[in-house]
Amino acid sequence: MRLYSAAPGAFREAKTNITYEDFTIPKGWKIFWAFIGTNKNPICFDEPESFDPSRFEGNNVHAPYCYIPFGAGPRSCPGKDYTRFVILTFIHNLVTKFKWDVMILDEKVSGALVPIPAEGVPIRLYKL
Ligand code: HEM
Repeated sequence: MRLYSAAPGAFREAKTNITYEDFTIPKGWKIFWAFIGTNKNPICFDEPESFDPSRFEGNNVHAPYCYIPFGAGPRSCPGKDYTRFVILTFIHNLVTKFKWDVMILDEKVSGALVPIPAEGVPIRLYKL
């Protein structure tokens, strides 16, 4: 979800004129808030390109709004808790009940706005 966000970002509307560095976003303009801007920013995450689940463990907290795959604020994703539960249950069963091999180790990720594995991530499952 950090390296390859399922959603690329979210839209917002500027409530006031916003000046950032040499740019001004006029009040009323639509803004696309790209999650990758913080997900892969070394200010937010050390070695941002590396897959390291332990960065989310224990007291390792990231700054607010650095990791927001489900958006943030009052219009954030209402399916967030359900999705986390489904993914956790799926991963738990996958790693505790099966041995599995990824069949294409260098599979490409295609897609434009949403990352899509080019071959659908085929895996070989062996029931434990
Ligand atoms: C991996 C799964 C999912 C991801 C990454 C995801 C991501 C997002 C994101 C980024 C937004 C925009 C939030 C914002 O503007 O701040 C959103 C909105 C929304 N999501 Fe999800 N979502 C997921 C699954 C689901 C599921 C399972 C449901 C429903 C059962 C759902 C229902 C919605 C709805 C209704 C909105 C619009 C909320 C609003 O505009 O007030 N999403 N989602």
